[in-house]
Amino acid sequence: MSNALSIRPHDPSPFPLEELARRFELRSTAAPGAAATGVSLNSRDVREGDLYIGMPGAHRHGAEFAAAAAAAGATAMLTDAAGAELAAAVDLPVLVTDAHPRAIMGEVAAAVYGTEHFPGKLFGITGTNGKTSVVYVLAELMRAAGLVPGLSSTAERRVGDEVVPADLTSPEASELHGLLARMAERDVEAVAIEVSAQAVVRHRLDGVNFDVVAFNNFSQDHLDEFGDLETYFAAKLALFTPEHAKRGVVVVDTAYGKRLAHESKIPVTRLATEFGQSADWHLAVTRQTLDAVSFVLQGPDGAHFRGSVPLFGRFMAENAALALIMLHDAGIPLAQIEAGLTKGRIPVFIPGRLEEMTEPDTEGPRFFVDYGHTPGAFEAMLEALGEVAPGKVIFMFGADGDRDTTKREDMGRIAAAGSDTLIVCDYHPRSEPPEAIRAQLLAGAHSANHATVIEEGDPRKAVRLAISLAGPGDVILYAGPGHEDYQEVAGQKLPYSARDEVRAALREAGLLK
Ligand SMILES: CC(=O)N[C@H]1[C@@H](OP(=O)(O)OP(=O)(O)OC[C@H]2O[C@@H](n3ccc(=O)[nH]c3=O)[C@H](O)[C@@H]2O)O[C@H](CO)[C@@H](O)[C@@H]1O[C@H](C)C(=O)N[C@@H](C)C(=O)N[C@H](CCC(=O)O)C(=O)O
Ligand SMILES: Nc1ncnc2c1ncn2[C@@H]1O[C@H](COP(=O)(O)OP(=O)(O)OP(=O)(O)O)[C@@H](O)[C@H]1O
Repeated sequence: MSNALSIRPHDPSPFPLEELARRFELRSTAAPGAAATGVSLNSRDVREGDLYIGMPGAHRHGAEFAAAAAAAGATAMLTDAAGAELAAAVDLPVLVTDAHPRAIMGEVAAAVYGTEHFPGKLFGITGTNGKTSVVYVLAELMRAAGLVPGLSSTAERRVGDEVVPADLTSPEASELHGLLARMAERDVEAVAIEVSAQAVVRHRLDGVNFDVVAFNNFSQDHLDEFGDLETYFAAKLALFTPEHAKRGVVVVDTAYGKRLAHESKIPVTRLATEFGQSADWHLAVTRQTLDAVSFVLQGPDGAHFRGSVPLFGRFMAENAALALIMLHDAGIPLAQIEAGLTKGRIPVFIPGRLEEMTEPDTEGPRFFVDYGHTPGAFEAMLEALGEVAPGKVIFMFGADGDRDTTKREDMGRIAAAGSDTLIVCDYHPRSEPPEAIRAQLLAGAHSANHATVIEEGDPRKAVRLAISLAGPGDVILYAGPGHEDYQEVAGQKLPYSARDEVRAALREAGLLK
C-alpha cells in the first residue's frame, strides 16, 4: 500500500486559473497564466501545483490551513469571503466564490482533472448493507468480461496495482476526480464506486454522471447524521436523478425498495429475490453451504445466469445478481462475463467481509471476521448461518461510540436471537464509556432470551474466549472491525487489527499454522 492519501494522475495537464475564475464566477488574485494541476481539500494532501480548497467545516475553516497548503506547493486557494479574510496574510493567491465552496468543488475538480466526460463506464452502489460487497463483485465481473476495472470502496481505492486505504466510504469530490483522472490515464474501462448517503447530500459526487446506479437494501443506520429514516432514505433516493445517473437497478423485495423504484427520476430495472413478485429480474438461490452460495438469475428476453460466489449467505447471491444486472444494463452482455468465468464461479475476495481466518478444510471450528455493524447486517448474516452452520454459532461484536445509539438494543437483540453464544466486547468506544455501550447491547441481548450471553470488554480476550468455547463444526463470527487496523478510544486511534488478532489466537490454540 502507498503512504499517499489519494491516488492522482501522474501526468496532469495544467488548467488555467483564469478559465476557472471565468466559468465559476470567482474573484481571483492569481497572476495571469497561473494554472492548477490538481485539487485538494486537505492541507495534508496538497501536492505541488494544487488548487487548495479552503472550505468551512463543522470544526475549522479550511482557510486556516492556507499557509500549510502554500508550503506544500499549492498554486492558489479557492475559498469563500470569510476564508479570504482568514488567509489575508498568507502569500497564496485566492479565488473567492459567493457560493459555498462545497457546492462548486465537484465541477471545479472535474474541470481541473478533465474528468467531466470519463471515457469508461461508471457504476455506483448505494444501500445500507452490502455496498462494499457489490463493489468487489462488480470489479471481479468486469475483469471476467475482459474490462480493466477500477474501484472505490470503504476499504480502499484501487487502480490496477495502485492501492490506497480509504478514509471515507465515498471520497470527497476533489479526491474522486483525481482518482478518475488516474484511471483514465491507465485506460480503466469500468469503475465501481461505493456511494454513501452522506456523499449524496454533501456534493461529493458532483461532476460525476454514473452509467448505472443501484440500490440494494435500506434499514436503520446513521440516524445520528440524518435524524430520522425518512431523511436518510431521501438521501439515497437523491442518487436516482438525471443529475447523478442515467439509469438504475433496484432490489424491490422490501417496501423501501418498491418505493425507491417508484419515486426514482431515472429509468430503473427491478430485481426480486422471490418468484411471483413483480420485477424485471428474479433471483433464486439453488444451493448454500458455509463455503459458497449458488444461484440462478433470470431476466427479460430469456436472459439468464447460473453462478456462485465463494461466500455464505443468500444476501451474497443478491449482491452478485445486482452487480450482474448493472453490467447488463450498461450494455455488457452476460455471455461476455460468463466466458471469463469457470462454471459461473465468481472468485471474489472482499477484504474484511465474511473473511475466513481458518482454513476452509479445517476439522476444528471456522472463524470469520466481518464488517457488519447494523441490525440489518446482523439479521442477514445470522439467518444465513442458521441455514449453513453445521454446529453452534458463536457471535461476538461491539458497537461504535459517538454514532447512532438508537440501533444498539436492536443489534444486541438480533445478535442473541440468532446465535447460541454471544460475546459482547468493545469496538470503537470513542468518547463514550465502553461499559455504558456494552450495557445497552446487553439489555437488547437479554431481551431476546435465547443465547448464552457473555460480557468481555477486551476484544483480544473475547477472541480467545470465543475460540475456547468452540468445537468442530462450530462457527465463530466476529462482526464489526472487518478490514480496519485501529481501535478508536477516547480520541486516540490505537493499533488493532481483528484479522491479525484472530489469526494469532488461532495459532496459539493450534488451529492455524
Ligand atoms: C460529518 C462529515 O462528513 N465531516 C467531514 C467534513 O469534516 P468537517 O466539516 O468536520 O471538517 P473540519 O475538521 O471542520 O475541517 C474543515 C476543513 O479543513 C480541512 N483541514 C482540516 C485539518 C487540517 O489539518 N487540514 C485541513 O486542510 C479539512 O479537510 C476540511 O476541508 O469534511 C472532512 C474533509 O473532507 C471529512 O473528512 C469529514 O468526514 C468525517 C471524517 C466523517 O466521519 N464523515 C462521515 C459522517 C461520513 O461521511 N461517512 C460516510 C458513510 C460511512 C458509512 O457508510 O458507514 C462516508 O462516506 O464515509
Ligand atoms: N445485501 C446485503 N444485505 C444485508 N446484509 C449484507 C448484504 N451484503 C452484505 N451484508 C452484510 O453487511 C456487512 C457489511 O457489508 P459491506 O461492507 O459490503 O456493506 P456496506 O454497505 O459497504 O457497509 P458500510 O457502508 O458500512 O461500508 C457484510 O459483511 C455482511 O455481513
